[in-house]
Amino acid sequence: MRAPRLQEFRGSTVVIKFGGNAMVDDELKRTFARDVVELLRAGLRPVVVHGGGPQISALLDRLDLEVRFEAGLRVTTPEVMDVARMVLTGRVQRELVGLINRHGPFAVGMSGEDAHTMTAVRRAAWVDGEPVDIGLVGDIVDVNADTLTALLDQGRIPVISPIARGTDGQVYNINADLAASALAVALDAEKLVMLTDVEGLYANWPHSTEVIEHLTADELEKLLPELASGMLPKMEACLRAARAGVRMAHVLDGRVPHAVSRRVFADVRHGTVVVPEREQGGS
Ligand SMILES: Nc1ncnc2c1ncn2[C@@H]1O[C@H](COP(=O)(O)OP(=O)(O)O)[C@@H](O)[C@H]1O
Ligand SMILES: CC(=O)N[C@@H](CCC(=O)OP(=O)(O)O)C(=O)O
Repeated sequence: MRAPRLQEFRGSTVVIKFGGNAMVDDELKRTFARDVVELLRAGLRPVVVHGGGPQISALLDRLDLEVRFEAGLRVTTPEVMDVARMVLTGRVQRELVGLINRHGPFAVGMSGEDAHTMTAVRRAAWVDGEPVDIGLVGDIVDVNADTLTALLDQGRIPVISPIARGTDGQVYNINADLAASALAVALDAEKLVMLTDVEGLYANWPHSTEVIEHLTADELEKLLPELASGMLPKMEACLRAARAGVRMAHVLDGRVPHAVSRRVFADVRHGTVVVPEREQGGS
């Protein structure tokens, strides 16, 4: 499966965001772990950023704490922050590290807080033109990539939870798509790959499931105000990456086994790809 594009991507950094909704069953998680190790063995430098939104919501429900999103971002009170940090770094990250490390001593789990890898400021949000308080939600303003680069140089696979330390000393909850995008930019990644639970960005969702296969940053920017919650941070993340020079940002269906290796190695076209400009498209 991997032969056609192997040479082209050897040495390239690929940031893969594994969404909580794509972690639907144990077999898919195991396949994902195998795929990431295959990328490493093929000479790429994979970095995993994981989500865990549904897993956080499930624990909040059990604890009788409110689950609320505004503009695709979780309203994060201090209690919710504790739960999110616990689920992301204590459960989801540990599980992925364990699955990858069945194949060898590759994965190193980190939170964005570690070694000041990601620094955030409080994120403002607006709904229908009105400001809304979404609490301890951050936006990444600085990435210290040194620790990640050192791990990549050692042949490790960083597995990063979307939590960051704020410039004000608070701990912030970061949407995992936006965290992945910031890391892809800072690491000068060749690709940003988002694995989710739909085939890509649908045009005119929920009325149709026709996938938009290809978008330039300009085209996406025009589309952004029309998008609904789940896709909003994801496509904002793709836009930021493309604007900062990441050559391809993909949204792929993580429910399909080997989604990443099919796209990267076998050049099977699926999902949505966002490119900086038209002439750079096509793969
Ligand atoms: N235009 C669209 N195309 C595809 N999915 C959309 C669109 N608008 C909203 N969605 C919703 O976004 C969801 C994916 O986002 P999200 O639930 O945050 O996933 P993840 O956990 O992978 O980040 C889809 O399951 C779908 O319900
Ligand atoms: C601020 C914000 O919304 N943070 C997200 C972080 C996890 C995440 O993004 O997970 P998915 O990729 O699985 O949705 C949350 O609390 O759900």
